[in-house]
Amino acid sequence: MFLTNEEEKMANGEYGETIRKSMDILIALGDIYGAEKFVDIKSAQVSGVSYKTIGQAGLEYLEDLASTSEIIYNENGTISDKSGIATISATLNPAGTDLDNWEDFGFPADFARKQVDICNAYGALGISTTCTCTPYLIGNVPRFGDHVSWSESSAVAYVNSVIGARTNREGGPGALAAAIVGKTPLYGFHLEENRKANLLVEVESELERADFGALGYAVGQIVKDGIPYFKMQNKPYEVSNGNLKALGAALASSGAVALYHVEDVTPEFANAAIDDVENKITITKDDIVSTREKLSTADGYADLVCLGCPHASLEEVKEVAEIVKGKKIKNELWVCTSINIKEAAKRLGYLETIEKAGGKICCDTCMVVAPIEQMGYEVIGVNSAKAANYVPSMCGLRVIYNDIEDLLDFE
Ligand SMILES: C[C@@](O)(CCOP(=O)(O)O)CC(=O)O
Ligand code: SF4
Repeated sequence: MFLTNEEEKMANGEYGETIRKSMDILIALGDIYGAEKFVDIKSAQVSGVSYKTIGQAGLEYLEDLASTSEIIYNENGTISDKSGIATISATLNPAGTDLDNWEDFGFPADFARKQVDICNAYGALGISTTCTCTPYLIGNVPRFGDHVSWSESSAVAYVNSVIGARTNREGGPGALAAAIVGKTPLYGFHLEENRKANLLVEVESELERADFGALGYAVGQIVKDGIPYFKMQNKPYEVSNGNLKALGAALASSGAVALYHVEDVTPEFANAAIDDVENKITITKDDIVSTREKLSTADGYADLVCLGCPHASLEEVKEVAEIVKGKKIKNELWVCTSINIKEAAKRLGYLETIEKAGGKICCDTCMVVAPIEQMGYEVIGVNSAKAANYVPSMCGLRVIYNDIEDLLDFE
């Protein structure tokens, strides 16, 4: 890989150990994937936050990395990019607990303390501890064409496909290293020629709500790490950002999709070279119905209904509030989102409505990365195909996949 003089200095340790170690990771990635050089990035999203997924070894790695960073100020008072601290817009994926209210939710205390240590180490490295997988809803919003380094597969799919920024499917350490040095190796989805479709998907029926996740799950299994191009029956204005969030998350969990196009909806569909694509599949109403059924591993009553995978938008929190308004929910209900969306929901009265009905808004974490398997739950109700895919494998619990009102039981 070609390195500029400045990058050589970074790699040789002239700007400290944190930058040197980060450059080591990035140069190794660049060499593996055949990158010729680095590109400057505008934003990073760093996964690998829950104590459940990174454990003690992860915590020690982060504390070690943070111990050698040192804030250096530029003459104008801003933090120097030679500090070993992220100076670009950089946000953190969900943690394993609600950071403020972990006791109220019954998260184990030892786990919660380790979780705080992990978040503090990330904070010391300049990563904003907002702990969400939908950072694009709370201010980490790159622009079309920006180079970024994002981990979290659902956020990668969203930022590439819906926003039109450019990232590979990074892992947590790669995205963290990129955040610290402000650069990433230039290859893969950063290059225009690698963003064209290679599978045409004709969707034969109109979709609503949890159908979008089912579509993503079914197509992800077929397309794997390819780039699907969807022709939908729904009118473009009927496809919401929430629908795209669910579609991309599911595509990225049953497959390894980083980018998809939806005709007349996503910003790069016209450059996807669909006329050159030879592979074509059709998804029928029956395919959607059977995929929805397949995603459930239990039926009947869910003792915990967990919404917000990926983390809920304000519109989705409002939808939940409207469904439960004036009722009493029998199940336990968590709506998972960021602290930012929870605060807005509080101002607008949605939090009070949900709490009066017996539900909770759970910040910073989710049904997959929280240790829910240690908390006495057995059957989890979800409206996310990604969550339905991961809860059985990552938590060992059974799931019911359905629309919100069909998951909830009322008194
Ligand atoms: C399942 C997932 O959404 C969250 C868990 O990952 P992590 O703990 O942030 O590495 C990761 C992903 O899909 O990229
Ligand atoms: S499993 Fe879902 S809610 Fe949890 S971090 Fe991943 S996308 Fe977000």
